[in-house]
Amino acid sequence: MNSSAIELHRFRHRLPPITSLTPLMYSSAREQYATLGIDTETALQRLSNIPISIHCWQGDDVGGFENPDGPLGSGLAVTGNYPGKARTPEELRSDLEKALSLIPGNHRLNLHAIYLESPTRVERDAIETRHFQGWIDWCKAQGLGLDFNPSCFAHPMADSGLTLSSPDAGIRQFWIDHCKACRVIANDMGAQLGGATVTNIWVPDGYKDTPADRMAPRQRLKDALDEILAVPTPHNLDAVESKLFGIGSEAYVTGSHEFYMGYAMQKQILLCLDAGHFHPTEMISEKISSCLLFLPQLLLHVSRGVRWDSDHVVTLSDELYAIAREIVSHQVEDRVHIGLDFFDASINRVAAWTIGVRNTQRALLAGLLEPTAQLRQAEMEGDFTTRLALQEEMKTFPLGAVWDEFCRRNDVPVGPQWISEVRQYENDVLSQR
Ligand SMILES: C[C@H](O)[C@H](O)[C@@H](O)C(=O)CO
Ligand SMILES: [Mn+2]
Repeated sequence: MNSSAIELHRFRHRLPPITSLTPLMYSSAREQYATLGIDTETALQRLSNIPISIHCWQGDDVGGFENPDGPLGSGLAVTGNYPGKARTPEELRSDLEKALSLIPGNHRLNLHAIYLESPTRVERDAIETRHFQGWIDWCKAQGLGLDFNPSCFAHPMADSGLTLSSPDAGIRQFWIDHCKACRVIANDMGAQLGGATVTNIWVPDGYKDTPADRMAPRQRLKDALDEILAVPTPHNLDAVESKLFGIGSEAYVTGSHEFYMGYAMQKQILLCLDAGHFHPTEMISEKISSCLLFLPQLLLHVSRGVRWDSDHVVTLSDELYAIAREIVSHQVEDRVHIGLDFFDASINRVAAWTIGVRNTQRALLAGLLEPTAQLRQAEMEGDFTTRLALQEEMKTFPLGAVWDEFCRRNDVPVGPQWISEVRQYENDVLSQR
């Protein structure tokens, strides 16, 4: 049904609009959760304090503003050619503002270094805070936090497939200097916006075919990271992201999970777990609790691999629910930074952000509405029947009514109403590009 057909249907059946039903549905849901001792008000309060770091690169297919039409490379691939891609910082910010108007809560922006603003070309090892001042000011105006990433790809110095672990000292130093510059910028971002900026280092380094020496590149990567991280940055938190394989690095990735897990533990920095960077049946939800016993904090790249690290838009999957419940049931939302990492150019890009963030929040809410105490008690008593029965019963509790109320209270569209707003924006803005 299109929107006029829905209105006609409502008129004929004398139904009030969805938003006026929302408080009613919520109060019934609140009672139902209360029968299990779950306070929906507490859950909504906690949800409003969990920011999602929204990745800028969904808005322009990881193009950036340094060389937007250049090849991406380094195993990154975006498929689709949906019209209306952002071509300038102004367009990207306008698209983000639209998405933010459809997403409840207070969030963060996750920016890559290739999104710098400069009238002339600036080499990656020479970037400065002033090249990102437009983004910092915009984040301040929007009430957003800001996270940052060195961009060690889409550049001739990355064409060999090796950056920080390259045997070529010149290439290595170029990327070391880029990462050092990024930490200085991130520290300024954190200082200007308050709180800390998370800076995530991901490098594509690896080999298509069987290496003759698996140790030497890892030793070079370790030495390079040591040099990058040598200077303290009080307003910046460092993270390192592993990967199992990439296109062109099928046989060997220098920055493997074991490498970065060991490195992050030794340095007590953040480990970034990307949901698409493991074997297809290996889940990052399973890793969070172990990692947190040995690491101060974690960064997540919430993504969705379909058969491989395909970076599909995040859906409300079992794994998304599981990731979210690991965070909120252990009450570690202050130690786990939630970032998104997907890029789909086959659908409206503003909708892609909106779907991914709203789903991540919905999964968090499901975790917040879990009867954790009862489940744990059943487990401690060896009553696995109650544990399973309760877990399954919760699946049909009225999560949607609580979510709708969260949207209503945050003045963003309730239910699928946001889709027509995206369509309107597509007609008015995106289709004019
Ligand atoms: C652009 C991102 O930083 C990149 O996707 C990285 O995080 C990654 O996941 C590479 O596969
Ligand atoms: Mn990632």
